[in-house]
Amino acid sequence: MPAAIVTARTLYDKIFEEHIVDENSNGTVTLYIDRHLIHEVSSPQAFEGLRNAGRAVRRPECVLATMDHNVPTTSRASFKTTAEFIEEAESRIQCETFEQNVADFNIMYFGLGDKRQGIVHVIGPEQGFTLPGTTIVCGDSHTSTHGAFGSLAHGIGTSEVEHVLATQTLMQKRSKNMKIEVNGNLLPGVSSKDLILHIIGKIGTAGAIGHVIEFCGSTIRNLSMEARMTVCNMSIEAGAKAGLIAPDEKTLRFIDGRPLAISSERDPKGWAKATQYWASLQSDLGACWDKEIEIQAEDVSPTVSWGTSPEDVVPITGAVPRPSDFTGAKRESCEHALHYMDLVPGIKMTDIKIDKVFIGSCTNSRIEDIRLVAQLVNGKRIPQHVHAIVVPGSGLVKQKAEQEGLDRMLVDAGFEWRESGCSMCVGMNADVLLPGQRCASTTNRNFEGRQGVGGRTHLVSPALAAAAALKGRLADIREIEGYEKVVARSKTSVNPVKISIEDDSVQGKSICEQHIEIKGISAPRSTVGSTGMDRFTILKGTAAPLRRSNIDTDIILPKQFCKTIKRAGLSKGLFFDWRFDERGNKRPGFILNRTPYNDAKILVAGSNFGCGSSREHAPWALLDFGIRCIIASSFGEIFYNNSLQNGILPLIVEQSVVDLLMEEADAGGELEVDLTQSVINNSSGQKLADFDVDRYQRYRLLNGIDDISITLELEAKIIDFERRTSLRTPWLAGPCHSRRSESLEELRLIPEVVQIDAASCKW
Ligand SMILES: CC(C)[C@H](C(=O)O)[C@@H](O)C(=O)O
Ligand code: SF4
Repeated sequence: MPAAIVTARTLYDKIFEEHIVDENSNGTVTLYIDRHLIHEVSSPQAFEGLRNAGRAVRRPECVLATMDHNVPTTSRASFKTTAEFIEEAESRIQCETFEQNVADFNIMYFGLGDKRQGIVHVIGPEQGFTLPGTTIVCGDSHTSTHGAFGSLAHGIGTSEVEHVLATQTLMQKRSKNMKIEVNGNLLPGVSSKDLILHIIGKIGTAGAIGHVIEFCGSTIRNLSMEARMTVCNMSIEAGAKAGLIAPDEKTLRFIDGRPLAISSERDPKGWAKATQYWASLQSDLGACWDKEIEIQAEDVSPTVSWGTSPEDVVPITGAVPRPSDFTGAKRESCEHALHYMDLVPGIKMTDIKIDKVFIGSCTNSRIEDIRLVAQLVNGKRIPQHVHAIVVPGSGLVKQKAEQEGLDRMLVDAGFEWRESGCSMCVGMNADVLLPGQRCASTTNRNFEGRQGVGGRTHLVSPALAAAAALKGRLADIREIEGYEKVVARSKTSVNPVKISIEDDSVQGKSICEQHIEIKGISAPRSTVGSTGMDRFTILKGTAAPLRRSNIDTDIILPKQFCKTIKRAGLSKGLFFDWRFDERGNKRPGFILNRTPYNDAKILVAGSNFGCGSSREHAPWALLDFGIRCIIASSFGEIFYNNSLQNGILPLIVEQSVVDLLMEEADAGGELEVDLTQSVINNSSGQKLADFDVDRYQRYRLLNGIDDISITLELEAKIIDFERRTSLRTPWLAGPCHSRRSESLEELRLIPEVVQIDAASCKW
């Protein structure tokens, strides 16, 4: 008998395959989701959808909720209720709606009065909700952060949030595999943030589209868990579906003892079983990679962004580039970026003066980051004209920093010390840049208007942010005396925010007690579609040419319009900063303000359209404006999926076809996009191009079918999958698993029977 052929697999392949509930003939997979994080911005319309369709949340114990984007970062000492605390009406309504939803649907929630509240991607790992080998999603693009634990974690849109809440699954296609191997030692003063900025500068913001990146090599192994999170966090900025790092000893040490994770002390047998499984989570030797990149750590410098895309980076010792350094669309983007950033080509980066410094965000707001900044500025004073704020990633990070006295060091040096949240990373609360202000920011996105209308962002590491604060201009960390010692000292802690079980007892309740107290609803399951998607067959209309690459969802729909709890009426915010001037008048030069394009139904755009944030508000705004089809050579993946969820057809075609269609669009002609025949015609019916759309998506669009109804037909398969995995990975059964995993195994219970039970869940 011939020996069985065992195919070598990547870590991504393994996790993906372990979670397949069902696969149809064209490769669309119903993927089981182990963990779901939710926040106030991307969930209201999902809960509304559930209510409208009379659906329940399938496994509330696998969902963790917090508020982070809209929350004020001012003192919470007198916090009583969200209603009283949040002054700005739209933010308050979004947050109150969220609290009502998590209460109604019985979801574990860390609110503003709870020190476990924080940025969703900080609290997941902090609580041990993030575990190796799991699938994790969140209506947020930086879900890739959790990949640092060897989990398959990625952002989704609001329709998909609803899908996961209702079915605990997601419709997925397989991604390609990309390996980024980094070897050698990072030079003194060079951090994981510099490394990931360097990588994005090298491969571009579209460099990893369609791929899951696995980061490996000796440099990655030597990074702390926090530094690994920084790397995975920004893999979305390289266009990747997700980024991940195989778990190792460091990963296990970080997880062990966290409140929502299995613990070696509380459940040694379960821990042994879990660690045995986690050890298998490595890419096999000889596994096949679709793309491979090698980086030498020594080649990475302290890095800073100059433009309006995360790929616009140079070493801090470098200069602002000239448009002539680039060709084609990139040259045009460089001109725009220099104009927006008000920078003169050729000037040294370290000659650029700054007004603000922001230390925070899901990229760099963990204890290691804050410790480094505090120690670098300790005993010094920042100049008067610099306004610097530090926003810890969670209440527990804040508490830990205060225990270490870091807050005092920062305040004494002239920094403001705030409460946790997303804050000036996205400016949905009051923390914003004013027009024209320039900021050295430890965040992940330097898009136009990202930190405030007209604000200018330079992405940097915490070390460079501290140096900039001290010098009042962009500065090299190596200019700061004694930096080497400080950098070395800040890395000494392995498990920086060690959370004792007692720390769970916030406001006198354990997680599980708190969970039980919330009243549940048991809405009946139904197969009625919730979104009421319109069919897409043949679309004829004006096509508007948008000759820019990397058009991000922040520019498609700025954050101030993402505070709504509805899907409708968003066209008013579409391309707001490009369509309207400071006084609210239409800018005559912008294409969608000109006849006949103000009536466009089709957009022909540059590559990587819709990159960045997962906000489904962007396609809702396009739809509300009347756009039903976007044609480009590539798309941001989450935007692509979000469009399909809303009956917008995103068409990927060759650049030569885009160029041809741009010419037609320039001439003001109509295009006809015929999905029934998969062709694009000009206004006289002459064929210009063929196109290809995934068979399953084509079927959905032609028939206006809602994914959830289709998935609910797979109920028996989902139950069977849950039964099997509850035996194989019992530690995933829910937040109270460590008390239950043994009995699960012995009693062979299936998950539906394992409801949270107050009696068994007291720590
Ligand atoms: C609001 C949310 C949907 C968004 C995201 O997906 O990234 C935000 O976190 C951001 O960083 O822009
Ligand atoms: S990128 Fe910024 S806004 Fe988005 S989740 Fe992270 S901290 Fe929040």
